[in-house]
Amino acid sequence: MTTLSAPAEKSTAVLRLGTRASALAHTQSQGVADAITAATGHPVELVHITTEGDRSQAAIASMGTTGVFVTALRDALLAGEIDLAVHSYKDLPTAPAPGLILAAVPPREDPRDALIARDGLTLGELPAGSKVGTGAPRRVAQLRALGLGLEIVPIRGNVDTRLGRVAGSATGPGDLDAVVLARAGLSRLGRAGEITETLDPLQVLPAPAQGALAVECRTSDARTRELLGRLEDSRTRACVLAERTTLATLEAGCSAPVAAYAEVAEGEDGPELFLRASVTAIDGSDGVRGSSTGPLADAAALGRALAEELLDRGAVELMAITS
Ligand SMILES: NCc1[nH]cc(CCC(=O)O)c1CC(=O)O
Repeated sequence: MTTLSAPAEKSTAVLRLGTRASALAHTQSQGVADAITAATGHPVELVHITTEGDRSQAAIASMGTTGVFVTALRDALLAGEIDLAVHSYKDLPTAPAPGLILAAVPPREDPRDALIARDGLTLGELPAGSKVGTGAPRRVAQLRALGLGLEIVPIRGNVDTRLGRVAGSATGPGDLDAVVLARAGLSRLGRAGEITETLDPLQVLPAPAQGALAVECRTSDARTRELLGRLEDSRTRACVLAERTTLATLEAGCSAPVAAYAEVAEGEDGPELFLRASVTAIDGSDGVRGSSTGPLADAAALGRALAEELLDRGAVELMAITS
């Protein structure tokens, strides 16, 4: 653990925000730190938490890409070493963490996926046989299901590394025709200008909670909870609750080919949630997709009902297809 900036003075008013050192985690954390200071006047100190996953690829392979990072931040919270942590919401397990609470869900970024292709190409313009890099089973399945004859290449690594794999990029070997990444991560890193097409949710539906952040603190820390509450965006919270309840009801994790995306639309009696979800076989041979609409206050029930509909239509069998 390294302290990046010393607190201005020994004051209880300084909030300690634990973050991973990766560029995306650091940028997201700094954005939340700035928002807290703007909304409350409290200074925020970033504390780097180094995890087994930052040191060794073997740890990532054995524990999953994100679980290892989330666990280290949560341990530091429970140990009182930090006061809050910022997570990419979509990387959180659906099970709640005892002793911790999601004190704020700030306004969401654009949740859609994005294509970064050579020569400015869009998905439809990529010739059959083009190599498209992505690691997420949800993206693999949906890209195959489009029937464009693309060759999906599994890739990993941080956003910079992935962008470097595209032919014609300034860095890296450039062995792929394109990669697919979350638009939100690219925007936060100032790389949205490299996007050649933002993928329409009708073609590729985003991951549950993509583009949203989760700000977590100890349940017992009433003062921090109150301060963080000022970052809350209730519409984002409702959308994400609907999406994540779909995922949890399907008993699927972040590595399942499950997509869910809720939007707020103006209905006749005020704002309404419009929720869409899909489960796609990893080989792209089949899938189920559905949608439903309801009041924001019923977000969880809406997610549960849509998942149950997809289960009735064969979601379990689709998720069991492994190659
Ligand atoms: N699993 C990695 C991850 N976690 C959050 C983001 C992007 C930012 C977000 O969705 O909030 C990414 C990269 C990606 O999927 O392209």
